[in-house]
Amino acid sequence: MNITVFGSGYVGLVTAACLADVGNRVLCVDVDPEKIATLKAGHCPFYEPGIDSLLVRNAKGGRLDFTTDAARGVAHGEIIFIAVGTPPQEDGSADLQYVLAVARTIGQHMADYKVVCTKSTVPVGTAAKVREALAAELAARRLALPYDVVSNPEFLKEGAAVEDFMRPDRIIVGTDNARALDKMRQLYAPFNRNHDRVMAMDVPSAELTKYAANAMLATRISFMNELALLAEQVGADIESVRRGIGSDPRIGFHFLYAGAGYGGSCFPKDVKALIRTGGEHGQSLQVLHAVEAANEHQKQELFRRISAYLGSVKGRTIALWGLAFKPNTDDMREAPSRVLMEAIWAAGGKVRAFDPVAMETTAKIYGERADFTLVDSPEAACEGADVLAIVTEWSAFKAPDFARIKALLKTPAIFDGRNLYDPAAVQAAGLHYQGIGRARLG
Ligand SMILES: NC(=O)c1ccc[n+]([C@@H]2O[C@H](COP(=O)([O-])OP(=O)(O)OC[C@H]3O[C@@H](n4cnc5c(N)ncnc54)[C@H](O)[C@@H]3O)[C@@H](O)[C@H]2O)c1
Ligand SMILES: O=c1ccn([C@@H]2O[C@H](COP(=O)(O)OP(=O)(O)O[C@H]3O[C@H](CO)[C@@H](O)[C@H](O)[C@H]3O)[C@@H](O)[C@H]2O)c(=O)[nH]1
Repeated sequence: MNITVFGSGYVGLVTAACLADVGNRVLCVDVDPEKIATLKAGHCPFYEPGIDSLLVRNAKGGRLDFTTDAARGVAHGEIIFIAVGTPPQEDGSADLQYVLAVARTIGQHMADYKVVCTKSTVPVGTAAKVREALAAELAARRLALPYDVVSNPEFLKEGAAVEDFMRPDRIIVGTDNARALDKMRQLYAPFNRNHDRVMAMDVPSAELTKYAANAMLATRISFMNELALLAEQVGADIESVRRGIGSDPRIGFHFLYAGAGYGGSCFPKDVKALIRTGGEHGQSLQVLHAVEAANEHQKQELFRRISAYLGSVKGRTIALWGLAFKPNTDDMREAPSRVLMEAIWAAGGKVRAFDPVAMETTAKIYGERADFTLVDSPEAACEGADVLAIVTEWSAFKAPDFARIKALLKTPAIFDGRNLYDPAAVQAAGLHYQGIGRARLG
């Protein structure tokens, strides 16, 4: 099939590359000429495991191309995906300007039947707005062309995006139109071999399913983070509690890790947007208000602990391992590391940080500053620092040389925002250790 994908970010590019890899001819359209030039030169503008080889293979095979020419994009695809950003506005609602701009572009250029698919995460009612925007453009051209608007939210996780797309748990297709559903089933057939993963439903249910999934996962994390703080007070260990409850199949082990708070481009924004949707319909989502508040509190937790331990961070240097909001990505959107670093700087402290892939993205955000040094190894971050904080659970941090860390730090202490180590082992190596929700020793 001929497919067009508007938006060449994490979702658009992964969607495009995976659809091309099973034989479709996919054209990616983006408004960012630099991004398109990078892609045309065979490079991915961000770090995502497995994407580079897909891009190169499918571009060479003539199944994947990139353009800023929207008219060409509209002409190309029988199915057109909208995979542009939906960032939060001041009031927490999702900003639909990019989605609706693409809808208008499609209306301005289409000349035959199209299935228009919202892949961006959009609030209930957006497919109807896309339909209206498109209809208005067609009316202005005095054309009555057929089209269907389908909701097809994406559930991939950064760092595992290609794998998630290739082997989806489910493929949600929101439509009330049999012809559009049939096209979507054809498109997803190659990802659907062992059992039917396509779940057809009405459009509002599809749109709400996406927010419900993210809000449920964020709720589990905030619940575990609050429980971790309680565990410390009562002398329990959150890791034991996690194993104890996760073994109940009604609860399960996924997304039960206490830590430095959830970040990324999705959970914080989507929880906010769902709260906002609730407000618009007179339905207060009290659980989600609490989930958000608990997360804000949790993101400050490492700073509170470090300040309490040192007395003050003024004039101190904190070594930081991990910058990205999670491992295997260079994405810094809403990363807990940012909250920690900004709090340290505001209090007059300095940061020496290392991350295996996110240092370039971080440098672009913060630029040159006297109180910030990016270094090229975990050990170098500790050189001359007072204490070490860990914010991202990169594999490279999982088995460090504690004796070496002790020798490098002025006040040997580890504040572990991801519970990577056995507290007893770190303390036996002569370092002060604080995880999140770990039993206090001695
Ligand atoms: N990142 C994720 O893990 C993830 C997962 C599932 C769903 N989502 C949702 O998918 C959507 C996209 O997220 P993302 O992380 O890929 O965003 P992103 O910011 O990485 O990429 C968005 C791209 O859209 C482009 N764009 C903006 N306006 C355009 C237009 N008119 N025409 C063509 N391109 C345009 C931008 O230049 C940018 O390259 C969001 O709604 C997000 O919530 C994201
Ligand atoms: O037990 C856990 C699991 C995750 N996190 C944190 O939660 C955040 C989000 O992690 P993750 O969900 O793995 O990453 P995303 O790439 O943001 O993916 C989420 O958001 C996407 C965008 O909507 C969805 O498509 C995915 O299904 C959903 O998992 C990160 O800061 C993690 O550190 C925890 O603190 N504890």
